[in-house]
Amino acid sequence: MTALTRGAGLKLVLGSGSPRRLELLATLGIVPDDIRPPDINEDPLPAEKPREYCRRIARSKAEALTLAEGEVALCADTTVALGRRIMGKPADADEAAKFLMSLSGRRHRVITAMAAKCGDQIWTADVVTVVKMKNVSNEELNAYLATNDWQGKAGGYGIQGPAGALIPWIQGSYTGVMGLPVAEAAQLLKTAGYEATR
Ligand SMILES: Cc1cn([C@H]2C[C@H](O)[C@@H](COP(=O)(O)OP(=O)(O)OP(=O)(O)O)O2)c(=O)[nH]c1=O
Repeated sequence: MTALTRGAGLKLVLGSGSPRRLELLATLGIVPDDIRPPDINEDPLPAEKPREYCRRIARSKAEALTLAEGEVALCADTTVALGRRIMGKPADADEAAKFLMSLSGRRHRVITAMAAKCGDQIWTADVVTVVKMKNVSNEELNAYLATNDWQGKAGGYGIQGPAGALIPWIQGSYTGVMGLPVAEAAQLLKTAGYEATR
């Protein structure tokens, strides 16, 4: 059994409304003391590259949070990148279909950037995973869209749900694709002074 102690008695604020990030932290035995979803403009800058975009958004989410003394926050952003093209969360089923048709039969990158904040200090890390999607037939596409699982997910799919059937291969971090690379998140929290120890 794992017993958790908090480094220096810090309280953890999850600066994210993503249910996946909460679940993935729970796999480490970490339960945030508070959840404060950020509200920032996630529009890419002109000609911004996907990894730079993702890092900027994760940092902006952390910057937007107000923390009390003794609180440490963890924020993240997950972006799907097809070459230089940035795919965020689709606005509707049509956009999800467009994303999935572009990803079909090709490799793309899923970037998850994280930012931990304590006081006025911010620490960052990011993980890039290469994901291959099989050739998706019209029938498979329509069946997936009908599940509504694409909603609120970068690139219009969730590897951890029915879209897992479309993804035969990844290189990198499965939890990173889901929204929070747990090994790197644990390390980042430790760097920021929040430690889960056995
Ligand atoms: C590619 C992929 C993304 N996702 C999800 C993870 C993220 O929740 C979401 C990307 O959106 P984000 O903007 O990273 O996060 P969010 O809007 O859900 O939450 P917040 O801004 O409050 O932190 O896509 C999956 O769940 N599975 C996947 O396979």
